Amino acid sequence: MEAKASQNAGRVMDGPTNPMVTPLLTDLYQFTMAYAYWKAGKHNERAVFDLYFRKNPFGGEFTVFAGLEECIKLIANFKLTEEEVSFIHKSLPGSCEEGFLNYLREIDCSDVEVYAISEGTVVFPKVPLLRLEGPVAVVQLLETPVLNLVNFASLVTTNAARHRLVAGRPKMLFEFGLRRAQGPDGAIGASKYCYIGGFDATSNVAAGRLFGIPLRGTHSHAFVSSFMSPDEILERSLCSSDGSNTCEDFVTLVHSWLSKIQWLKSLGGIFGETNQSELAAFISYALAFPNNFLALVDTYDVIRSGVPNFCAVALALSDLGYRAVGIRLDSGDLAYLSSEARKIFHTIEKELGVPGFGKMIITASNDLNEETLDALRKQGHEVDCFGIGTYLVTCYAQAALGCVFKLVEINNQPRIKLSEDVSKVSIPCKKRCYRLYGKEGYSLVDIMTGENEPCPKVGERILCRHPFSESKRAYVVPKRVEELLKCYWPGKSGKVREELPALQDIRDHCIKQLEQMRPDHIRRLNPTPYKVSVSAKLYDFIHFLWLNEAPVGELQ
Ligand SMILES: Nc1ncnc2c1ncn2[C@@H]1O[C@H](COP(=O)(O)OP(=O)(O)OP(=O)(O)O)[C@@H](O)[C@H]1O
Ligand SMILES: O=P(O)(O)OC[C@H]1O[C@H](OP(=O)(O)OP(=O)(O)O)[C@H](O)[C@@H]1O
Ligand SMILES: O=C(O)c1cccnc1
Ligand SMILES: [Mg+2]
Repeated sequence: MEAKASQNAGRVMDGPTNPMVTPLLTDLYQFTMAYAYWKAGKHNERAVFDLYFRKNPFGGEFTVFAGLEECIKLIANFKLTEEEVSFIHKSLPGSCEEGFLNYLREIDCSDVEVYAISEGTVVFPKVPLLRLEGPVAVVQLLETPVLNLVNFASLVTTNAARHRLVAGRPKMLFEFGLRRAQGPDGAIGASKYCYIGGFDATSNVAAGRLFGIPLRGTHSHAFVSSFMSPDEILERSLCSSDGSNTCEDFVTLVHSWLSKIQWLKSLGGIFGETNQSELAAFISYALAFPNNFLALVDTYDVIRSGVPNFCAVALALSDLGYRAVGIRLDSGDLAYLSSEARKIFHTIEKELGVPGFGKMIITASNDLNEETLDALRKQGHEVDCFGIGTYLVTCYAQAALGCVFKLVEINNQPRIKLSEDVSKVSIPCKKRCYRLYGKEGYSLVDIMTGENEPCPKVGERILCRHPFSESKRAYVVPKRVEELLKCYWPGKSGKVREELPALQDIRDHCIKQLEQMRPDHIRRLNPTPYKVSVSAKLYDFIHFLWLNEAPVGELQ
């Protein structure tokens, strides 16, 4: 993909991954408002907006923030082309003055400041993930694309993290969703963000190239069913792994192993004739990839055909010094079939004296999701790797995260948005946000304060108040204080810009964050809500402003 590049502090920053992310990837009303701001002479008023969500997704009590790097790349490259300006001209009502077009030609984000929580951090409702400050018209143009870049990214990262938590750390998780994702951008985004959320690899080759995500894959049913019989295999020789000898007829060697295992007493005659077209497919695959032999064993019958055929080919490979990788199960009861397959592998290891045969990797796929992973774990299973597609990448369990972008200050005047629904009342002011940690090392509470309030200090008691509920408050003596919002785009302010970390570092950060969460916040069933609070001063100010802005009703 062609990426636009911008110059900042002597460094070139690539444009967003998707070249469709341009200043036009916004709602029309952002341009109409920009015009009205301009016409009113307000366009350069300095505004502060917070981007946050109100409710954690998937019935959980945590979210993982992602999408920041793409936002910064958009902001770094934010410049309308002449062609884009003339399109806006055509799209706005005819009364739009020429001077506005000149204004549009000039704008960029050199006067915008972006503070953000680092990508891959576990985050909670109401706390700003991003704070954008700058000329009101410009920041409004950014509202829609920035929301677009954060909403799905954070949702799918959270989904991946939830799959990771339920699968357990030692399991390998592969993202197999490309064919089912919401178009190309949904797919590329899902591959990137599932990796951040703790997946180990993707099947998506383009994502592998773009982001360096490890690529993994097995083979398909079509490959297995495309073979009719072992007679189709013309080139039957296979050189041993050390090159010292060549087996001239690998097919016959496989057959001899198949007869041996067929009569193994300890397998109790669990299979008779296996499917020979399936065997032909496995042999061909082994001849193509003797070092990476992995077989999809459920095309005909897992226990009566697929697994024995796999074992025969794996044993023949072992004769020649190769070690087979394992099997993939793509249907049926994955707990039962994986356990049965494991028993067969152990039996072969023991009876035929093939070291390591019992440890063949069992991969499972087929409409997996959090629930099925949870059910499998409770039942007990022998799966080592899960390949997950549709439910993961489409975020089947929840369609959107619902991040919003709200004005909190203009020209140094705090602003509030009221609502009948208290959870929708915005928290005014340009704020600082901290995470306070307790003596056990877990984070206890997030607290928002006004910009100029003193920062909470280790060992000093601070009152943390629920932003809207008067009775909910707690004193906290933090053992550690972490400031959450850091400067990722300093504009003209001259502040130091946080570097954008490498994808791998974002992923490591995310995994570490989840490991450090108190278990009751991240459990699947009835998780405990994490506390998000404001300082006493901010609490008083919110309620002062609230009373100030809310008209007093009159009862007739
Ligand atoms: N032990 C298990 N416990 C709970 N759910 C399971 C278990 N094993 C498999 N599943 C899930 O049950 C569902 C099985 O789906 P379905 O019955 O449509 O497929 P199948 O008949 O196994 O395979 P296919 O139709 O693809 O040949 C899948 O979502 C799968 O992930
Ligand atoms: O099941 P998902 O989580 O979406 O994961 C990926 C699936 O995609 C492939 O088959 P596909 O679904 O194309 O065909 P099939 O299931 O009908 O065999 C693969 O065999 C998996 O089953
Ligand atoms: O490699 C696989 O096994 C795979 C890849 C994508 C979708 N289903 C399976
Ligand atoms: Mg399927």
